[in-house]
Amino acid sequence: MSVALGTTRPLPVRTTPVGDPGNLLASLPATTPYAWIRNGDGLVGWGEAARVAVPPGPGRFAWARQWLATVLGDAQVDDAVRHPGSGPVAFGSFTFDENAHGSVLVVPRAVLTRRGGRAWLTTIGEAPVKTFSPITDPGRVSYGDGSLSAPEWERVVARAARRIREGELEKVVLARDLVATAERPIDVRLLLMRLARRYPECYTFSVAGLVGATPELLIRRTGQEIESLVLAGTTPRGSDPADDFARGAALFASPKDRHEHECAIASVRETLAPLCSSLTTPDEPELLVLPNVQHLASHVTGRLADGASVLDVVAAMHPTAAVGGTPTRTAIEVIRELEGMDRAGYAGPVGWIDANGDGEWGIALRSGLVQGRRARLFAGGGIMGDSDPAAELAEAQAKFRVMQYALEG
Ligand SMILES: C=C(O[C@H]1C=CC=C(C(=O)O)[C@@H]1O)C(=O)O
Repeated sequence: MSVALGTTRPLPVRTTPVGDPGNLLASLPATTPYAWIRNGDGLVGWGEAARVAVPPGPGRFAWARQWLATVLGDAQVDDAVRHPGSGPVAFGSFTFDENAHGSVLVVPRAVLTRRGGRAWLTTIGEAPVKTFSPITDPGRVSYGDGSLSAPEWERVVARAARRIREGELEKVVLARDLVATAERPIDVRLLLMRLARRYPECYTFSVAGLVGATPELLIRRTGQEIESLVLAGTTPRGSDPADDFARGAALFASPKDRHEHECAIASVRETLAPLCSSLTTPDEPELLVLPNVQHLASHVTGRLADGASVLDVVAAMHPTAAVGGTPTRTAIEVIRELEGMDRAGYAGPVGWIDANGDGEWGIALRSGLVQGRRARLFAGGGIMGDSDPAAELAEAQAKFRVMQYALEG
C-alpha cells in the first residue's frame, strides 16, 4: 500500500461545487489520468493520495473493501455537495482472473465530477499542481499478434465449440490480444477524447494504464437502487442501412445468440437475486447499436435488501457469463487452458466507489493496457457449440476497432 499523504494521518478531503467545467477530459494532466465518462458526464481524477495493489486470491474484493473502509472511512471530510460521487472517491481495476496480479485501487488527489446537472471538485490535501502539457499524437501505429495468431485462435475456438457439443460446458467466452506499437509515447488523454466522442453511449475509462470504452455496465449503485446492462450476442454493423437492419434482425432471431444472451442474463439474475428485495429482468433483449457492432442487451434493475456496497455487488457478480461462461468454474478453467494469455484487467471490473458505497463499475471490454509506446489490445466473444470460428474472429476484429480508432483516429 502507498498512501502519499502518510499512512497514519486521515486524508483531509474537501468537496466544493464548481461551475460547468465543459469537457471533463480537457482538465486532465498527462500523468496518472483517471476517467469514467458517459455522454459527457462522469468523473476525472489526477494525482494519487492513496494507492494499493490488491493481492490476488478469492478474498481480493473483501480485502479491497477493508482497505477502502480504512482509507475512506477515516478521512476528514468537508463535503458541501453530499451527492453520490462527492467526498473521497477511489477508482479501481480488478484483473479478470482472481489469481492474477494487477488489481489496483487509487484515491486521486483531485476528482472533478459532473452528474445530474451539477459539478463539483474534490481535493485531498493541497490541490495538486497540474502541469499542463499539450496532447501529443503517437504517430503511426503498427500491430502484431499477441499470444495467438488469428488462425491459431480460430483453432482454439473450434476446440472450445467441440467441448461444448460434447457436454463439458454450455458456453465459454474466449479472447485474444494484439500488440500495438506506436512511433511515439501514447498520450492516454488523446485516446480518451477520441473514445468519448465516438462512443458517447459507452463508458470511457482510464485506470492505471487500462483504457477503453465499454458498453457493458456491470453494476451501478445509487443508495439502495442498482442497475446493470447485460450484453451478449453480437453482429458487426452492416455496409449500408438495409444490410445493417438485416444483420440486426438476424441477430435478434438467432438461436445461438439468444442462448448466449440467456446464459449471461441467468448468471446476473442468480447472483443478484439473493442480494435484492426486488429485481427486474426483461423477458426479451433489445438491440444496442454501436458504431462498430450491434449487441443483444438487457437492462436489469433492482433494490438492494441491505447495505451492500457497490464493491460487494461486484464481488458477487464477477465473472458474469458475458465474459466467463456457463457454468462459471468450468468456463474459467477452459479459458485458462485454451487462451494462453493473461487477460490482465481486460474483462475485469473497472470503475469507481465513494465512501458511502455508491459507485459505477463496468466490465473492461473494448480496452487496452497502455504503457509508453505500446498497448496490448483485447477482444473476444461468447463461444457456443455451433460457433463458427471465422465468424467469431470477424466479431473480435470488429471489437478491436474501438481501440484501433482510439490509437489512430
Ligand atoms: C468479450 C467481449 O464481449 C462480450 C460482451 C458483449 C458481447 C459479447 C458477445 O457477443 O460475444 C461478449 O460476451 C469483448 O468485447 O471482448
